[in-house]
Amino acid sequence: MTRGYDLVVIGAGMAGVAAANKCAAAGWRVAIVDALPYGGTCALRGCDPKKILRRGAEVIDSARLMRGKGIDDTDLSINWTDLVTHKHGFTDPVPGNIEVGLSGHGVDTLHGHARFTGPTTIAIDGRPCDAAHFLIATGARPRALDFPGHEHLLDSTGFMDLPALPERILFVGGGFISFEFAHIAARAGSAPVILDRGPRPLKAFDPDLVELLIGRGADVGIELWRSTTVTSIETSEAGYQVTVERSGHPETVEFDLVVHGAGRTPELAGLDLDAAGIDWDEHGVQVAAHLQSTSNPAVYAAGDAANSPGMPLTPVAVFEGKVAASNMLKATMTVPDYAGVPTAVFTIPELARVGLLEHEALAHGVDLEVRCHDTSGWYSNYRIGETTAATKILIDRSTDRIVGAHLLGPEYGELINFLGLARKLQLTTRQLKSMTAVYPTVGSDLGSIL
Ligand SMILES: Cc1cc2nc3c(=O)[nH]c(=O)nc-3n(C[C@H](O)[C@H](O)[C@H](O)COP(=O)(O)OP(=O)(O)OC[C@H]3O[C@@H](n4cnc5c(N)ncnc54)[C@H](O)[C@@H]3O)c2cc1C
Ligand SMILES: NC(=O)c1ccc[n+]([C@@H]2O[C@H](COP(=O)([O-])OP(=O)(O)OC[C@H]3O[C@@H](n4cnc5c(N)ncnc54)[C@H](O)[C@@H]3O)[C@@H](O)[C@H]2O)c1
Repeated sequence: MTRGYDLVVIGAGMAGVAAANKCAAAGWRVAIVDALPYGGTCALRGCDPKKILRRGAEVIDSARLMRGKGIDDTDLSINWTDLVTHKHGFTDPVPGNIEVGLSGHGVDTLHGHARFTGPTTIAIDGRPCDAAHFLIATGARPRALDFPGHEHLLDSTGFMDLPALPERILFVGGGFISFEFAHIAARAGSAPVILDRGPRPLKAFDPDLVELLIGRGADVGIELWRSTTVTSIETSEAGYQVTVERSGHPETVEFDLVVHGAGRTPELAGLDLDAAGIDWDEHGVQVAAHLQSTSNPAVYAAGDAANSPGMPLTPVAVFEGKVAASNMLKATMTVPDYAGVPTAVFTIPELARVGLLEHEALAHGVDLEVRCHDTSGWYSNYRIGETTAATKILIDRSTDRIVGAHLLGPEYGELINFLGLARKLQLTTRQLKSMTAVYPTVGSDLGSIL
């Protein structure tokens, strides 16, 4: 039995590493355990590698937009194998670097699958271990789908490690992952189809901007099938026979590859939470607002594994990990501040959001002023030949504060950060407009957008 830890963190991803380092720095005896190489989803299988692959697609798209404007892109193409190797140049050293960093802070780095054996005990691949506190930071995994042949779906991790990209790719689900990957695949020469069960994909984003993005996707060869469900997938000589129901009609189509983009669910399987009396459901570990388990006071949860109000995003995982750590260290009940957390779908161009959607603001009874712009003809977009860009800013007339901001355009994933800060600090649009930005940058468009 490994005894006497103040804290054992389960999961060495964004949330877990942040919490382990913070508690060790405060003098606690801390161990962290992971069943996979250290680094978690974001660094190894999510945000970071995804955006490296996207860089290849950006180069292709940027060149195409400048066709006839001084750039001849005839011979330009993505070498997928080299791009994946470039990605590995970043991801491969991550686990070692993270372990060295944790050890440097005095954290014991353990390996294996953890499961609870009692309220304050776990077994790591069968080896017992106990602690005064546990942080569950086990992340998420692709949601289980139940149609016949679902096992043929490739997950996001597998997609980013494909040795070559085939032509006909079906992305099941119209969310972040499918849109981002389809935008990469289209620039790599594939013909992607995104299928969503509902009439409107990317439901967390402004519907008007989403429609513009769908149009831009169609221009580069991305097809969208709305109100469509997969009823079965069978292997065929050439690939997969996918039977779908589109607007009530069955149809069988052949694809070379079928990818899971139908949502992710907290990774709690195999943790045996019931053995520790930890309440949970399909949305994650049940926690109070300060991230302590509602049923086992020794246990906290953070990041994708926690049923908290935070979106399953990296910055949220990091600050939840830190807040949970601080609450454990000081026995406080501090609640994470979720205000002003921006998010972006890294399509080309990117779609970004912070704060409320228009219908949410109206439902909250906000005295709403909506400021919209088609920014495609503005200097920043003219310069690079971008055809699709728009903004929608939601302002509370009574306070002059931004209640929601929605952007679609190149570099708008950076621009949204200003609006997130403005929302967090409760700045008025007048205050935000007083900022002097470097000219000409996309940031210098902010005054006109507001
Ligand atoms: C393809 C993709 C792209 C994404 N892109 C973005 C993006 O651009 N921006 C953004 O903000 N977010 C993005 N996300 C979401 C983001 O990656 C997650 O929100 C974030 O990584 C969650 O961090 P976490 O610490 O909660 O969990 P994770 O980073 O997933 O870490 C959990 C760790 O726990 C380990 N584990 C699980 N169960 C056990 C067990 N029983 N025993 C031991 N170890 C265990 C796992 O092996 C894993 O290493 C993306 C996600 C995906 C899938
Ligand atoms: N840029 C980023 O920040 C980023 C990128 C990738 C992933 N992520 C995170 O990962 C999470 C998971 O991403 P995701 O894209 O898998 O899920 P998602 O929740 O973004 O979208 C899933 C979509 O699939 C649809 N769907 C579900 N089941 C279906 C079915 N059987 N048939 C057809 N459509 C179906 C849903 O209606 C929804 O539109 C996201 O919620 C996000 O938090 C973030």
